[in-house]
Order: sequence, then structure tokens, then C-alpha cells
Amino acid sequence: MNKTIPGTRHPLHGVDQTRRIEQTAAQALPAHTLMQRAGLAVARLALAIAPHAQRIWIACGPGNNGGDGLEAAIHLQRWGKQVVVTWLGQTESAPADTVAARLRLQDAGILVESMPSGDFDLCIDALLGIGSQLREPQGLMADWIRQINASGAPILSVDLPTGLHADTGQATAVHVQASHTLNLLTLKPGLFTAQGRDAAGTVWCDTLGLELNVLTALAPTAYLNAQPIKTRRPHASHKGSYGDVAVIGGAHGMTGAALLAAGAALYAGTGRVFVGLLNDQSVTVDVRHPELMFRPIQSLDFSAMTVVCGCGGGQAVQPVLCDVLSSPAPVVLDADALNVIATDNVLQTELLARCARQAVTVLTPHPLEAARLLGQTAQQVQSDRLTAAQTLAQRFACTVVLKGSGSIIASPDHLPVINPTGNGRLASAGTGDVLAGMVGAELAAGKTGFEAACRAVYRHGALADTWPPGAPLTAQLLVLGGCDTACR
Ligand SMILES: NC(=O)C1=CN([C@@H]2O[C@H](COP(=O)(O)OP(=O)(O)OC[C@H]3O[C@@H](n4cnc5c(N)ncnc54)[C@H](OP(=O)(O)O)[C@@H]3O)[C@@H](O)[C@H]2O)[C@@H](O)CC1
Ligand SMILES: [K+]
Repeated sequence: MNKTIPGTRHPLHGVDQTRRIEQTAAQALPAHTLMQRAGLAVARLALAIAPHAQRIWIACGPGNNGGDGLEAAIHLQRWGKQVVVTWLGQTESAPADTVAARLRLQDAGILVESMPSGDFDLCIDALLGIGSQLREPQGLMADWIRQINASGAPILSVDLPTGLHADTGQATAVHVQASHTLNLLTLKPGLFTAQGRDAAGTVWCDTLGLELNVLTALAPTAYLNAQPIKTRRPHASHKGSYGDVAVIGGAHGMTGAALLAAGAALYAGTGRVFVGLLNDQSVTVDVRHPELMFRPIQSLDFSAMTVVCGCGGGQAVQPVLCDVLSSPAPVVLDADALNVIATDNVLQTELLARCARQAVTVLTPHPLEAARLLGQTAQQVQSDRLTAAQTLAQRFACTVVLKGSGSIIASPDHLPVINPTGNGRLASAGTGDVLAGMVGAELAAGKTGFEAACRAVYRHGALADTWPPGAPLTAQLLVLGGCDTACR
């Protein structure tokens, strides 16, 4: 059993692949073996996270997730714990593995209680796993979820926090808020995006003794984003070695957005950073960042630089977009550039044509911007973030960063990646502009669109994760903090 190691490119498998892996594995093993191993793994982790727990409530659901809980109870009782088992299943209708577990529980002399009573030192949530449907839990199931969450005890969820969907990270309104989740066989994507990160707590995985070839026979659904490798800057290098970035944005009243993106590109190591403001160009210097060079947009040579376009662009960005999209420059399109493209078929055609010219493009939408581009609602995007990001990447033949909890990086040529870094402290104005600038810096340094997006998104989130607790985190501070990670 392993804790997921931050920064490792773990493969993630959705429900379909997990079931196929399970079938292959089960065929090669004596009946009920996988569930028995799952129960043992749950019991072991329970002991590890709450070694002194005496009273343990194991809430078991009607399917095989519940069966895992019944198996775990047998071990925990054997190890001297007082187990309180509640079960929503029925012997007549439960799956075969679970019926076998129920009989073994009976043989071990453990009674199934109708209701949990008293206080607990640990709650084990074995109500629903990968068979969970996104219908709102009712009756006892809902009551027990609420009781588990209100118990004040550590909560160990078996395979998934009950109510969370394994593929999408969407959760029912009533769902378990686990302190630990033990994934069985495979890591599930839903734990790392949308509501998954808040519901799952610390994520563990036990592959139930399966051989690597069984686990790797199927391509995963996605990967977790890996920590980028730092690249050393040779002594014999100069500013030209790290490229030029031009930030186009900062319409009236939104100059700060362009400056944040430009500052982020600068601190992330770009050789030279230009700023083309869409307002009246009254700003000619940023005294905090005198390295930035302000230029009229029409004087910028897009063929020789990376362009970050749209940060605070308003509608004023529209006339510039055609030139940006028709240029061979690697381009990052953010915020208002995306909003304008969403309503302009000509620009959409230009955007799509870039791929045929092998011009690199990275889109960095938040869910609402992605929804506008897809002709959907933000809620639809959030209900399946992986699919939304992949659809967008296919539609415009480019790399997409769908921002939000567990940002998704998708491209037509790669399996999608879910980013594990970042936290709620990034939910403030301007942090998206900073990310766009960081992606631009990676492109200017010669990375592909997908690599640039993966590297920048990881670093952007990692900055927030390592931010001193209690210290304010604003977009501007994030730009300055970026200098710590800019050694490449
Ligand atoms: N895969 C593996 O390799 C291994 C899997 N193992 C374990 O098996 C788990 C998967 O088991 P599973 O397929 O029986 O599904 P599970 O999550 O128990 O739920 C199904 C039941 O719940 C019900 N139900 C669904 N949604 C509901 C809702 N919202 N509210 C209320 N009820 C709802 C549903 O009813 P239905 O929708 O059919 O009416 C059905 O009765 C997996 O997560 C892992 O823990 C390990 O033992 C070994 C290796
Ligand atoms: K569960």
C-alpha cells in the first residue's frame, strides 16, 4: 500500500478500465481473493492512521464496496478492536463476493447492527465505491453519511468517498468528507479534480498484489502531473537563449492583468518581456519591473516571439487577435481572448488553422470560459472536466489548460494530465494572468505546448502549496514568489 507521492506521474484509471483490470485479475485468482485482500488492506490502513482507535464504525453499503468493509471488520476484530458493523445489503441480492464476506463475518461472531450508536474513534466508509451512481443518497445511506461526517473521528473511505464519482470528481450534495481514501487496484481520476480533492483527504492506493503487467495492460484514463525537471542554465547563455514574450492585454481599467502576466513571464526566466497594452498606452514603465519593455502593439514582431494574449483584454483585444492567430508565434490565449473567440467564427477558424501550420497554441480557460467556447454551461463543464478539456483540445487542435481544482491539461496528442498542486489560496483575481505568463515563459524557452502547460501549471500550484501559512497570497506576490522556482 502506498500513499500517492506528490510530483509523481501516477496513472489514473476510470471505472471501465478498473472493472476490466479487476476481471482479468479475478480470473487468475481463487474466488473472493480480491475482496479479501481489499479488506485486509483497509484494516491495515485503519490501524496505521488510527493506531489507538478502540471503537470503529464500519458503515457498509449494498455492493462490493460494502463487502470490503465486512472483510475489514473481521481483521480489525481479530486485532482486538471493538467493531460496530452496519450493512445496507441483503444476503438475497448482494453480489457473490459480498455474500461470502457476510458469511465470514457471521463465522467470526460479528453481529450486524441496525444502527450505529455511541462515539467512535474511527469511521470506515464502505458505503459506495466505483458502483456509485450520481443520484442523491436517500434514507439510511444519507443518514449514515451525515453521521460519519459529524462524528469528529478520522474517516477512512474505501476506494472512494461515498457520493463521489470515480471518473469525474462530481459529488452528490450529501457525500463523505474523508480524511483518508484507500483506492483499490487503481487510482481513480475523480479523486484529483472537481470536488474530489476536497472529499478524499490523503489518497492511498493498494494494488491488491496484482502483477504490473495486469495493471499496465490497459492505457490509463489520465496521468497525474509530474513535478517538472529543473533544467540548468548554461554559463554560456544569454538573454536570447530564453526567448522573448510579448503580453498583449490590459484594456482600459485592466492594465494590471497584463502587468501580472508580463511579470510572471519575466520571473519565470524569459530573456526579454514586452508589453503591448490595449488601452491608451499611458503606461510606459512599470517601476517595480523596469525590465519590462512597453511597445505599441503594431510595432511588435509576432514572428519572433511568444505571444500571451488576452489578459485583461476586454473587447479591445478583438482587432489584434487576427494578427496574433495568423502569426507563426507560439501563442497563449487567456481570458478575454477566449471570450472573444467564443463569439467569432472567423477567429475560431483562424485558431483551428494554426495546427495545420504547426503553430503552437495553448488555451488557458477557467470553466466559464471553456463553457463559452464549447457552447455549454459552466456546470456542464464542471460535471466532467476531463471530457470538457479533451473536447476543447480536439475542437481547436491545441493544448488546453482547464483551470480549477485539479487543473486538466489536454491535447489531441496526449493522454490528459490532472494537476495535483495548488489550493484554494489561488482563488483570487490575477492568479490566472500569472499562470498565462508562466506558460508563455516555458514556450519561449522552447518547450512544446503540452510540456509548457504541464510545467507551468505544476509550478504555479506548487508555489501556493509551499506558501507560508497565514501569509497573504495575492497574484502580485505569486509573481515575486515565482523567482524561487525560476532556476532552470
Ligand atoms: N473493482 C475492483 O477491482 C475491486 C472492487 N472491489 C470493491 O468493489 C467496489 C465496487 O463494487 P460494486 O460494483 O458492487 O459497486 P458499489 O460501489 O459497491 O455500489 C453498488 C451498489 O450501490 C448502489 N448504489 C449506487 N449508487 C447509489 C446511490 N447514489 N445511492 C444508493 N445506492 C446506490 C447500487 O444500486 P443500483 O444503482 O444498482 O440500484 C448497488 O447496489 C469497489 O469500489 C471496491 O470497493 C474490491 O472488493 C476488490 C477489487
Ligand atoms: K466508500
